Amino acid sequence: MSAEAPVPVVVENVSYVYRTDVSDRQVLDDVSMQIAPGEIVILTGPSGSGKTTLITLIGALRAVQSGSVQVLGREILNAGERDRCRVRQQVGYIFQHHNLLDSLTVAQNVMMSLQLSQQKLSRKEQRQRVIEVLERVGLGEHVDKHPRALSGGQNQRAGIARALVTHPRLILADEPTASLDKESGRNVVDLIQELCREQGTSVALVTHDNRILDVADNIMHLEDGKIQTVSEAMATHSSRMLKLLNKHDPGAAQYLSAFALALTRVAMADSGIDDAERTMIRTVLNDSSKLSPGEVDLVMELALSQLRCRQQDGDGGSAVFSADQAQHFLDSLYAVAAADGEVSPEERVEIQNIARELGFPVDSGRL
Ligand SMILES: Nc1ncnc2c1ncn2[C@@H]1O[C@H](COP(=O)(O)OP(=O)(O)OP(=O)(O)O)[C@@H](O)[C@H]1O
Repeated sequence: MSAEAPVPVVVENVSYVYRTDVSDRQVLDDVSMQIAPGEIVILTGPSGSGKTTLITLIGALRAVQSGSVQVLGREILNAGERDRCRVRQQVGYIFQHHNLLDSLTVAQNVMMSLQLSQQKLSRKEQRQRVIEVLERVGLGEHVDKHPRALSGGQNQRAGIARALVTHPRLILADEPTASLDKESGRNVVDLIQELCREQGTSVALVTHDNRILDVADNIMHLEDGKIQTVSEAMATHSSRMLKLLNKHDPGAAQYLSAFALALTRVAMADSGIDDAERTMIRTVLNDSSKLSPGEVDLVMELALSQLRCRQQDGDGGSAVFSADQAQHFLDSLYAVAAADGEVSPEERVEIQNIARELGFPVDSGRL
């Protein structure tokens, strides 16, 4: 993408009020945000906080009342139906329910999206594109089936193919995993991330699902119609996740939360956390607890957000653990530090810091 390409989404000072006969309800209050080229932004927030309203404004699916919404270089405030239609043709939409037409085959559903986008492609090119994208989402063998013959996860993957077949520069996804089981949900977001990265597509994804937050380049949190700052949002997320874990098993929650935080601190002590370290943290957390992979992701997310809050607040925290736990703790920190090769000097120092903060005996031979 060229350096001059406009920022795909620029929202400035947008407020929105639903007016009914009975009352007016303000759901967005002076919201400003941007989505950079190729960036994946996840919009979170409690039910009714205005997430869907915001992405339907960005998608030109409802009229902007005040402020400014520029999508793919086009201002939508006061835009006529024709201009809003042009924006819609360039955006890919993925909904909670796949909304495929059951009277058409999967391939015909995807083809219809391509034809509606009015791109200048021959019939042969259109067919190639449709087959290519369906193979890409793993539905190469199901192109002639009707949606009712496929599982929920397969239909959602067909929905992704339908959104991406036009090679849009922007994808708007509203709760794409809400009606899927854990594994299908994970597959669906991984696929959205992979394909959008390949095509350089920007994404705004609304979700309640904390397990998929890791795909985001940026998380924006809406609370009462306002976008919270990153630290406010992190604090909100952390306390919600902590409450959830605490309810589950308070003792384990305290240990896991300190453990995941320490692992993450060590991994981030040098040049930042990389894939090998991330995988090692997952393995260590999996091996040391009865948590499912989804819960491990939740704990990792919690640790990352705790770490960000800590870096801002300088809060150390304290906990008391048994000698066995301390030993396991330290062994695991070394395992994560060594995951990307040598244990670096910065990682060694961070392990020392953590051991000191938690009152662990440190084997000086290892340092
Ligand atoms: N057409 C409408 N008329 C009146 N009120 C509406 C309308 N659509 C949404 N609302 C109200 O506006 C508020 C924000 O709705 P919105 O769907 O944007 O929130 P949300 O954050 O996406 O919620 P959820 O997570 O439950 O989908 C809600 O209280 C909703 O009831």
